[in-house]
Amino acid sequence: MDALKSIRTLDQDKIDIVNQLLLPHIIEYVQIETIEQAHDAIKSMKIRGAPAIGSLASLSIASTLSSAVKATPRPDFLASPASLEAYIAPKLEYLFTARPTAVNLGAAMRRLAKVLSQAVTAHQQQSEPRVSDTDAAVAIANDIIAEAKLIGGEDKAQNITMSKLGGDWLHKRVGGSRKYLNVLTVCNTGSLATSGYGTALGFITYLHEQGLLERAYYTQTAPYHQGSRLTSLELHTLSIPSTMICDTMVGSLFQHKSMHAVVVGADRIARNGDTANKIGTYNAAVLAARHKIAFIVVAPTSSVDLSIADGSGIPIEHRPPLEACLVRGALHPPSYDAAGHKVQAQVLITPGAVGETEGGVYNPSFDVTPAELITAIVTEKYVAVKREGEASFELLREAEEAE
Ligand SMILES: CSC[C@H]1O[C@H](OP(=O)(O)O)[C@H](O)[C@@H]1O
Repeated sequence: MDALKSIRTLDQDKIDIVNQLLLPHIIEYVQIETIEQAHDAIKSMKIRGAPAIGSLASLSIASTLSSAVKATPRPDFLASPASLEAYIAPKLEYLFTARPTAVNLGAAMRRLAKVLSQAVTAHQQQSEPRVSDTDAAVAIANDIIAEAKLIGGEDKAQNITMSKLGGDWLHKRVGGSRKYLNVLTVCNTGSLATSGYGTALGFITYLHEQGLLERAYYTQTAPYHQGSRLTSLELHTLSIPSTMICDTMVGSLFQHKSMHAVVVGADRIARNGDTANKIGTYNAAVLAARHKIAFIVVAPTSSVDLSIADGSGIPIEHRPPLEACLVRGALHPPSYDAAGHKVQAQVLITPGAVGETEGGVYNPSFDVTPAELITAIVTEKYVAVKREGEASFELLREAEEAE
């Protein structure tokens, strides 16, 4: 059985997403018809996962422009390159505001903005005879559509490449032969978080495909429960032996099980290797160091933000206090316990409370793991390890050497 796709491209360039707030009990696809619906889907976490949200934002731009180009009559914003820029540029900035931590969303929007501005400038500098303004606007719209579709589907191949690169590196490091590697992952980094195969979960899938994996452990990852709701679904779909642990059980697992690695994804990696990932990742990194277990980050090079020197520059999203107080599943069709009692939302906050702590709840969605706690950073282009005596990475040097 194939893993669930986070985004589906339908005919006529329409797109829909599986509503991840309802998984695993309800598999419901929601059509995304406007850029505003894409923004809402990302902000409300109907879709989540650093690469997936960048893909949806890009594909929603492609879908909107594709409909406009095919429309008769065409909308006014296609009258000229300037009117196209005035219409699309604010939409790119608007999508970027949906969630701040993952670099992929911002990088995708900046990439499309660059295509737009370069094409508009080229038209303005064109010598006579110039293409008509309308024809130029349509040509630029088609360029943006092509780039957006490229962004929307490029990471599956990268995920497969990096999973092999990382899996082979770990196998060589640990040695051994058959079905012996026990690894822990945090959150969800599979097909539901990407355009396919996954990053850290792709790494685990590769180990399983090679007959090297004994068992994959994963944390529940409260409060959204990416682990118990999404990773569980994906690992069972892929028939990978797996065990869920609550977030508080990482230390006990390391005390009582022979673990070979912690393998996690990333939302944003700074130049020195400091890595922002789902809340709870830093806890696992500290415990992995205590137990001398390899801690491996798996992410595409598009997750490395070379403009940020270290983790202090990574914006950390704080989610609404209420989300930290709900028993996931009570938000949607109320869930019931074994005795048939309706599971109530455990609301511990003053209604309407806002801010990081005013509501009596501290609910950061991510934390930053310092480079010193990270053994390796695996991308589709390289496996970075720290040099002897260095406490951090030099990812700019890794990127230059990989070119
Ligand atoms: C390959 S997904 C990367 C990253 O995104 C997840 O965050 P969220 O579920 O809030 O979007 C998690 O941090 C994953 O590791």
